[in-house]
Amino acid sequence: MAARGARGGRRRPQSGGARAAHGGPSRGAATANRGTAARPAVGGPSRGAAVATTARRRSPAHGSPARRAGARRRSSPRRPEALLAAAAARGLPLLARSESESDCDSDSDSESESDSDSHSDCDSDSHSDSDSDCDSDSESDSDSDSELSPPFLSNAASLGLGRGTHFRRARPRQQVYFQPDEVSAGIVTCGGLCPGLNTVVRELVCGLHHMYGVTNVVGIEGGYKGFYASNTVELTPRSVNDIHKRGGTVLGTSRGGHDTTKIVDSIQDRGINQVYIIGGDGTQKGAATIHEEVQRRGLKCAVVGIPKTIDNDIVVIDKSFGFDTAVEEARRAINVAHVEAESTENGVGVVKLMSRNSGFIAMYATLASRDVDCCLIPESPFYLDGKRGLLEFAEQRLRENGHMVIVVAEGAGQDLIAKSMNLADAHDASGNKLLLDVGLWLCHKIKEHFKKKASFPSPSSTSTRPK
Ligand SMILES: Nc1ncnc2c1ncn2[C@@H]1O[C@H](COP(=O)(O)OP(=O)(O)O)[C@@H](O)[C@H]1O
Ligand SMILES: O=P(O)(O)OC[C@H]1O[C@](O)(COP(=O)(O)O)[C@@H](O)[C@@H]1O
Repeated sequence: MAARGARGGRRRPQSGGARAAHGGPSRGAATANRGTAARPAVGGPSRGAAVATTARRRSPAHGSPARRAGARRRSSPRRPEALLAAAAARGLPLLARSESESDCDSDSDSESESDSDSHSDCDSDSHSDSDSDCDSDSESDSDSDSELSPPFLSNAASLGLGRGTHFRRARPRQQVYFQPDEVSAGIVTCGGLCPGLNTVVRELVCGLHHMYGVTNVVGIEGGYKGFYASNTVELTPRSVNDIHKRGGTVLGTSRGGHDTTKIVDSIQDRGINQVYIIGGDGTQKGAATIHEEVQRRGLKCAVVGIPKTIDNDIVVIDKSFGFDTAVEEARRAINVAHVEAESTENGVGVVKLMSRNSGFIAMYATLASRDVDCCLIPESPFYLDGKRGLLEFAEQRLRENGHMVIVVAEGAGQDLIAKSMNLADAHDASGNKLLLDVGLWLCHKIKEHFKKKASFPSPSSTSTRPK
């Protein structure tokens, strides 16, 4: 996991741009984004344990990094609030208003243009000392004892790094804990799909093999449940050579069914001493319990959590793999909806995009596309009726332009829908709340509204979901 100090540092060039060479608009479309591809664990058991607790997601509950840092923070387009403001500054009308509208306006108006390329979560003070942060980062590669403090999460004060929690950037190290010929590595993918999963598996296998001489690597099939099966699949550079061109995960995945004791029994029985667990927040909670159990049993086994989220909502990494692909595919869907909306009198294109709690995909795709009139994200409540409501705005845009495109993140407006349809919560096998279909609901509401308006011909609604 590519971790970075909370104060930021000079950003390394990202090798991943928006690449969507493979696959159609599916979640499993393969990606070549290696900007945050995982590196094999080379430290001791504790160094290898980058568990879920270190990979906090940017959710409204945690607050954005900027919110935590308070008013001194610079505006950054990585935050949906800042993206909203940046969009507004570029003349994109926005209905969704955040609770902290005034904060957003005040800190972003003047900076949105200049910040737009920085893609930085740095504190305001980190701009001045970013170089030194970066240098100290590379000096710390010396594998000194202080760096071995378990796990990657280290107490900033004890390292003399100032306030806050700091993370070590993952990378190959000169000194390794495991003798390559003693390593038995296992790789598993769990939870929801995300572009790039196969690329990460491939890089792990090839990195272990070519960089460290580790030849004993197996894949656990079908997520955590695969640990209970008797079979594993052998992974070699040859067998994974082309998997990055395929969507989904060649190892398979699943939700639910995590049993820590059985999983660690299986790890122990198979003699696995490095386990690479690729998955989202649910998966990483599971990885944390596995790590605790491994420690409790005194096993010399590195438990490596590799964060996967298509939503790019993890604070401590540069960018989550698959995000670029998701944005690029989303932009294509928006393009299709725009073409269709434009072809019809008063055409309204509604594009529902992924994102349960954070609107990064929706906002980045919106800003990239330039065809979107309104972007609705989970972080920013909206309403339909009345003054400055979505429907009034739709009327205005249709009068002005004769067509419009609305992008909505699938987690947006959930309370509104639940209220209007009187629905109870439902959950998936892992306990995640199932989302109500905001796309269909919006289409229905828009059609219903315009049917009542004599001055408007009924706009045709188009719903496109790139999933
Ligand atoms: N709190 C938890 N403790 C242990 N295992 C968990 C926990 N939450 C989820 N898991 C397991 O992690 C796996 C993936 O979780 P899920 O929430 O479906 O996807 P994601 O990892 O993409 O968020 C499932 O097998 C699930 O049982
Ligand atoms: O349809 P599913 O599989 O429940 O996924 C729904 C949600 O999970 C996400 O895909 C996020 O999952 P990850 O962060 O694990 O990639 C959201 O974008 C989406 O809203």
